[in-house]
Amino acid sequence: MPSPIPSSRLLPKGLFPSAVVGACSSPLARTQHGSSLQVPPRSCTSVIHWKQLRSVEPVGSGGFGFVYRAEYLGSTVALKKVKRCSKNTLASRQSFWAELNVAHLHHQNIVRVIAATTSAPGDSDADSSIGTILMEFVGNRNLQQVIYGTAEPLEGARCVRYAADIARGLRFLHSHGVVHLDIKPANVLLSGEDVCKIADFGCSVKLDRARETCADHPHVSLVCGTYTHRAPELLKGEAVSPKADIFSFGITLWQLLTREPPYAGDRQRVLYAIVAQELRPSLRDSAVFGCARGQRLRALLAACWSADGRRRPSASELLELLQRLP
Ligand SMILES: Nc1ncnc2c1ncn2[C@@H]1O[C@H](COP(=O)(O)OP(=O)(O)OP(=O)(O)O)[C@@H](O)[C@H]1O
Repeated sequence: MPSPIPSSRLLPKGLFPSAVVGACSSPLARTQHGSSLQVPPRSCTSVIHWKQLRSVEPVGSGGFGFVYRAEYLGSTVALKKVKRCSKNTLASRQSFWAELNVAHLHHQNIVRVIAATTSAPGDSDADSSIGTILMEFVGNRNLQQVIYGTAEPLEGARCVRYAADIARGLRFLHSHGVVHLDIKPANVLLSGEDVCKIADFGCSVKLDRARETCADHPHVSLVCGTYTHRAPELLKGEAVSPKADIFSFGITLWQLLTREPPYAGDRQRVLYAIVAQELRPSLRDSAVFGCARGQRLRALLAACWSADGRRRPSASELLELLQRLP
């Protein structure tokens, strides 16, 4: 059966609306041929000028690839190499192409994609990498590290500000028909200005705008996402809708507020209980939920992780609720 994913040789140069590298007015670097280059301010391009990458340093790795920090045409960028997963090549391909669901989108709470390509020079083992994505480098920390890896105070107002950043990012994504499907603290990056940006679109899907749901994405239920944050309808293999991200947002906000792991115990037991017994993180034990704001946050979380997606707020409603908190 032919793969639904285009092969690397089929990636057209003009994949993105305007390949503007080389066409900018203020020169920041020069190519061998003497043309001026700079990081394109808006449009994503399918060209990476490899020789312009400097000071490449590893940042970390995830399920499908490695991330590096580098200097590129006068800007600090993050370089993500999506590796070919030997056990599941299709999943790693899908992850690469899914990252491009946001290639044309720009928002302050979404990590900006600068360029993406399926070819890389010196990749002698062509089978080792599916492609490379060049993104803005957001900062050195993600929310997972802040919540669990530091002792710095995370007072209520700061949690709500972070939550509002994520909700703004989701409102924007959903308005463009993109569902992230892997919202969790590790996928929310913190900028130097302490602003949250949603990253890692390797599980994302683009919805059929007419239907607003996406019933036919087999990979969604198999490989992608994180079971602790995954909406029960997805665990059951039902259709994807933007409300799946609202569920994951609820778990993420609970983690921000309590700094506890959402569930303990065996994965299979937890999965079963999420679906069959509506198991959710506890809203009782933490002092966070005692005050007036805490009571409102409790109601908001309970709505976000409602078993019935239709009862969850939209990202827009979520933002309003967060902004109205005492
Ligand atoms: N644009 C970026 N700017 C700064 N750091 C980044 C950027 N993108 C990713 N990182 C960091 O690189 C590391 C690896 O990220 P990646 O998205 O590959 O994996 P992950 O989210 O940790 O795991 P998984 O993909 O399995 O969910 C993380 O520490 C992440 O915070």
